[in-house]
Amino acid sequence: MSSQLLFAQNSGCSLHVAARRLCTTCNKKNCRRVVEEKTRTLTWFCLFRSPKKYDASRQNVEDSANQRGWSKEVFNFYLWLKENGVYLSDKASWAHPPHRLVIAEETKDEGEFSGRGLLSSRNVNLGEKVLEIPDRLMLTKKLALETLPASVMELVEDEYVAIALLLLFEHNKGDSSFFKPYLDILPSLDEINPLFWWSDEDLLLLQGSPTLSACQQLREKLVREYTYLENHIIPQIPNLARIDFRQFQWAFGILFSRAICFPSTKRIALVPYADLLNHSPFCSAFIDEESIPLGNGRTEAVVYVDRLYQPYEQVYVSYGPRSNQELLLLYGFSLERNPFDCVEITIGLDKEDPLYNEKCRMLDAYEKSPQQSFPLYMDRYPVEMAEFLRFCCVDTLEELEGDFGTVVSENNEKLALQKLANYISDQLSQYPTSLEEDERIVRDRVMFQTLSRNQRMAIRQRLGEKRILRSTLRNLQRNVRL
Ligand SMILES: C[S@@+](CC[C@H](N)C(=O)[O-])C[C@H]1O[C@@H](n2cnc3c(N)ncnc32)[C@H](O)[C@@H]1O
Repeated sequence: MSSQLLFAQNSGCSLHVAARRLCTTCNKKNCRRVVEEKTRTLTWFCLFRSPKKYDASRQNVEDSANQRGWSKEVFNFYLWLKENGVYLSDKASWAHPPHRLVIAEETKDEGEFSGRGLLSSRNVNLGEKVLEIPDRLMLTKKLALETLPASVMELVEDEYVAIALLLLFEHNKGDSSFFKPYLDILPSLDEINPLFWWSDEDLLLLQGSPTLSACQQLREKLVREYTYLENHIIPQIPNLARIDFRQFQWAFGILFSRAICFPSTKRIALVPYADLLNHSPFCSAFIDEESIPLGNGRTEAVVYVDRLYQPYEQVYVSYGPRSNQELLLLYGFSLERNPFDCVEITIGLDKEDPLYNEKCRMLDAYEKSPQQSFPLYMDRYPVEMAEFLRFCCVDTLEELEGDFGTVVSENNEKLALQKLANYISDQLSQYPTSLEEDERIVRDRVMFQTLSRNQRMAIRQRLGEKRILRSTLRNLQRNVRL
């Protein structure tokens, strides 16, 4: 498919391209036979693929792009989508209603720059389908297996790694990649700005925050993955031998911030155009995959909106119930208002506990570890955390046989809540600044705007964490006299 399209594009060039080839009969460069052979091929080709009207406008790409307020790259991307079967016309056809979206080069959310996005170009009704992207435009593991050497790819199990390799392979192909117009609009690492890419100086602003250790873990994971691929996989893929760690991080930055895991099939894909939709935690629309009716098993990515949109409003999807830590680590932004924001805490058995071995044995039987992590939300924490805390604080063998879903004993309940309160107080004491100090910085809007984006994100992040920790501590203190 991709070679067919490349041929279609090249076929627009003059026949000199063909004449430059050597004639297999007389071994000369400009032999008429070669030209005639190429002309015949072109004629056949044109019978099936008549030149598209918008080909003419290609000569004026910049003018047309300017008229729409787009960069040349976005305009070429738009043409590529149209050429490849994405219905983008604002007029209805017999098979399609008018397309309802338009690309915006710049969007803002909560006063922060959020890159490109998609706006409604007219009224959009609740439940309307606004996007249909055919499977063949997506970068998937399936395509990676078809494109990259099978002997190497059988060693790659991870879907993300397979797509990252495909992305780098296509990127290295440059102009000859079918995906070039898409690759040209993908952001650089500096533009994505995920936490793992921040300078140490900026990361210092997250001192004491669990987000800092999450970032460190992600960095180590990326190094481990790259080292493995560099030793075992990359040298065996023609065209990839020159991949360095920075390019590898770019590919993962792209995947972390734009790959979609379709809820209905759990398949992971980079979906051009659909990946221009920005995230709102208040939105319940999402990008999914559907079979095309009478499409012989082919699928497409689709989005059904979850509310009415007026013309020129930004259309959002949800990237899932993500905390600010996840958003910052993977997507390079965090939100002031995020109902899914939480702080992950890790609680463990006390090694000095006389029942330590017995408790480990019991946990082992349920394939659970002696250290477990749980999310703390502003107004709640999970039932499983309460159960685990009660289990950790049990101090008799009889109680170990009990049901931890309810209060085991008054004393046990108090100990469990005390353990949690101690953990939270300890966590709060790790930050060099207090919640009140951070609030003062954020409240001074003029001063706050003079900070760099990373500084603003970091301060917002640690303030959000402190608010959750403080609120949980207050609730604990209110429930039990600690
Ligand atoms: C799937 S892409 C969406 C398109 C992207 N804005 C672009 O310019 O290509 C995800 C990226 O968009 C940006 N983004 C999405 N939602 C955002 C939001 N609510 N606030 C700030 N940035 C957002 C982040 O940079 C994120 O990494």
